Amino acid sequence: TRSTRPQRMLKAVQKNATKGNPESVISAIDYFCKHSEWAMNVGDEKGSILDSVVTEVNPSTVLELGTYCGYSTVRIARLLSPGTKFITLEFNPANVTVARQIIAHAGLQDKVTVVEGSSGDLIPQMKERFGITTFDFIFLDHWKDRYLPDIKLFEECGLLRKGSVLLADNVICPGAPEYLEYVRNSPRYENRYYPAHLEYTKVEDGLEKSVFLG
Ligand SMILES: O=C(NC/C=C/[C@H]1O[C@@H](n2cnc3cncnc32)[C@H](O)[C@@H]1O)c1cc([N+](=O)[O-])cc(O)c1O
Ligand SMILES: [Mg+2]
Repeated sequence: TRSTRPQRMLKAVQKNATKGNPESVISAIDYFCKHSEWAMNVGDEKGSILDSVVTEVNPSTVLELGTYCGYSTVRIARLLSPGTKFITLEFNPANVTVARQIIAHAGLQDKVTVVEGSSGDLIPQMKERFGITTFDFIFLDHWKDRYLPDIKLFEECGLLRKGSVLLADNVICPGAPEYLEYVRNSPRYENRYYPAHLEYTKVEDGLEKSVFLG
């Protein structure tokens, strides 16, 4: 049967990227998406903004929602200090399989734990299963209608502390209007919008950074 796009992306990484070299894995995926098949990775333009926020926060605990193929997982993991706890959640088992191989090709398998399951089920288990009390940095890039319920879940589970940073992809395209309205109207968040474009296109998109004020 025909391969899937994530499987073709993995093949491109295994063929074109140097093992143990995260930059070459990132470049191989961006090249694949620009010249072979578009895919919903955060991409190079928004990826650079992601890099700058991760570097600025220098987090000790990180959560990513929506691993997909592991592109942003590699971007984040390559910047983390030793000993940082990084968890990424993905509920499609086929994507988990591809992401783990792409992360391993980058040599970053010891920096991140890919957990199979849905954010709605797993977020309440973060403390008991992974010994996490609060997250310093959270990257939201999963189904856009899950952004709002999941940020509320973070609050309810006490997983945010004063200064926790949430960075949300695609707040313009495909869009997360309810999420944007919530964080921008809540006195508990300080927000900043980073204008950019939808990965590998000229379509307007951007990232919203929200700092929890406690
Ligand atoms: O739809 C988009 N992203 C959804 C991402 C979805 C990925 O996260 C997982 N997931 C979903 N809810 C989950 C809950 N828990 C765990 N994994 C979950 C899905 O199994 C998939 O691997 C998207 C679409 C475009 N686009 O132009 O159309 C551009 C983008 O940058 C995008 O991020
Ligand atoms: Mg996205």
